Amino acid sequence: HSSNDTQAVKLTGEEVAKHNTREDCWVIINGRAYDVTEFMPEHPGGPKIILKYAGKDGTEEYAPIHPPDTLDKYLDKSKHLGEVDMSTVQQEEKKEDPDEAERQERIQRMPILEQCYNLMDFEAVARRVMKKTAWAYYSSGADDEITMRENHSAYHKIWFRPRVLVNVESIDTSTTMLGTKVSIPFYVTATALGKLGNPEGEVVLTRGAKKHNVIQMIPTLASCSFDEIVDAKEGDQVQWLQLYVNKDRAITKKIIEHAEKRGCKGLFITVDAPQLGRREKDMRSKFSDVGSNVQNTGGDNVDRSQGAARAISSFIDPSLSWKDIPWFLSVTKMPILLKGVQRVEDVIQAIAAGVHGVVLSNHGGRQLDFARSGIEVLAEVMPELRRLGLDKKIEIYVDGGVRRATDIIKALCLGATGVGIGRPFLYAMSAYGLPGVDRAMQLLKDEMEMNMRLIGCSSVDELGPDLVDTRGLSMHTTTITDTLGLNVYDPLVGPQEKAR
Ligand SMILES: Cc1cc2c(cc1C)[n+](S(=O)(=O)[O-])c1c(=O)[nH]c(=O)nc-1n2C[C@H](O)[C@H](O)[C@H](O)COP(=O)(O)O
Repeated sequence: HSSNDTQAVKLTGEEVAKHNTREDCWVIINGRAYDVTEFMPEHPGGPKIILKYAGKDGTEEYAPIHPPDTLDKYLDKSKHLGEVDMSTVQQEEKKEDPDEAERQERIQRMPILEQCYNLMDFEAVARRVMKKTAWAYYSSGADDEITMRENHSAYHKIWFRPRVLVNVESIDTSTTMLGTKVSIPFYVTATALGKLGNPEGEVVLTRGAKKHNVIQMIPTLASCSFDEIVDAKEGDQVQWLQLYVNKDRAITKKIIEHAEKRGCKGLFITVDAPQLGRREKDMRSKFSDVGSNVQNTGGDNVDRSQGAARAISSFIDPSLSWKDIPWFLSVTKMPILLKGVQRVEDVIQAIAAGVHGVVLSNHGGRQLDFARSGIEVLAEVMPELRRLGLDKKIEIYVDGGVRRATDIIKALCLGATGVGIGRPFLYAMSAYGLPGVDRAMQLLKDEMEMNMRLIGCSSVDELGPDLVDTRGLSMHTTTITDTLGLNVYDPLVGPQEKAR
């Protein structure tokens, strides 16, 4: 017998192409064919996107949205039809994307990495060089994006009361988060679909976090599989898990137990997204045919252009409530924190429920518009916790709009243990890959050392409320124009106008 007799005969493209209807649907993903006929109605992204690739190769659109092990995990083995001889598959002729040529042009002209001096520089470059759909997904906020802008401008309402003639020769920016010593008080927060911006996805952030000894929070909705991200960590590098709770608690339990087994040192339950917010830039982008059954109640003809986020989040359990917390505490030894708490009453309830911490956050302005910024909520929370003698009971984090080390310092002065940073690292990764993430983190470290020196503190435990003036914080209008931010804000570009 020659060796190839034992080799299963590969399917041909023409064979697969015969199965291209709703009643009989095969799709090619990563060189293998799958019968998705029965699965189609349950697809969170709706049947339309699958039908678009019925009988064809759907790999390119599939890869950024689905972790590689998705089909192995969720599609019955009997539907795995085996390898396809890709030389016999007729590749879709690429619809000429008029912007693509211009985008490639902009990539040729983009600034060299060393010309990025702050985190906003990465955003400005990313906006020009990223694919429209990726930029739309990362940059969008909910509704009018007021909260998304407020997150950053809130920091402009806090002023320093620096002290002088303090010996600041040596500066130590390190701190401890959930028992892990980190070199600077920020972590890489969970942001979904990392492969939209960079073909390698979240593992690029893993490598950057390792280099700078900061913690990475792994998103439930990562493009990379959970194990790929954990396998990418080195040595005693620490990672946390961000969890969207599934209506099917058995799936959630498996995810939590697996994360604990793989060494995750914190479980962050996202509590501000019982339904994903309405992100109109994301909805306008190409994902329009990746509909979702989250919002529509009607049949197939309802407008399902809810963007990528909604398409991949229909599993999230909107019935999650305080009564579920004891169950989480019973299934894991990992510290449990609630991510997306937005008022002091809920922080007090979180302490009573026995969790280990909260992240004061509005999901980067992607959920409830007109939610207050994390930093403003922090200024409400800490005095009240001190009054009740509860301020040492849990660790308090904030995220949203952190773009400068002075933002980090302000948050620590007000009592945060650390801050989460999202978009800046996505933009750095999308525009410049790992070198971009590396530079972004190094810039923050340099800024942190300089600003600690200038406010007269040599270590983070000296940062206290006496160093800041927050009287303007609750005023929601500010005359200080956020020029950097405004320059990258992405207004609606009508079909006849050309994006600048
Ligand atoms: C930018 C971004 C943020 C997302 C995010 C995706 C992107 C592109 N996604 S989302 O698809 O559902 O909206 C998540 C997510 O998976 N889970 C989560 O807990 N937070 C998610 N967040 C919120 C994130 O964890 C921080 O709260 C937020 O990014 C902090 O604001 P900055 O981006 O301004 O730093």
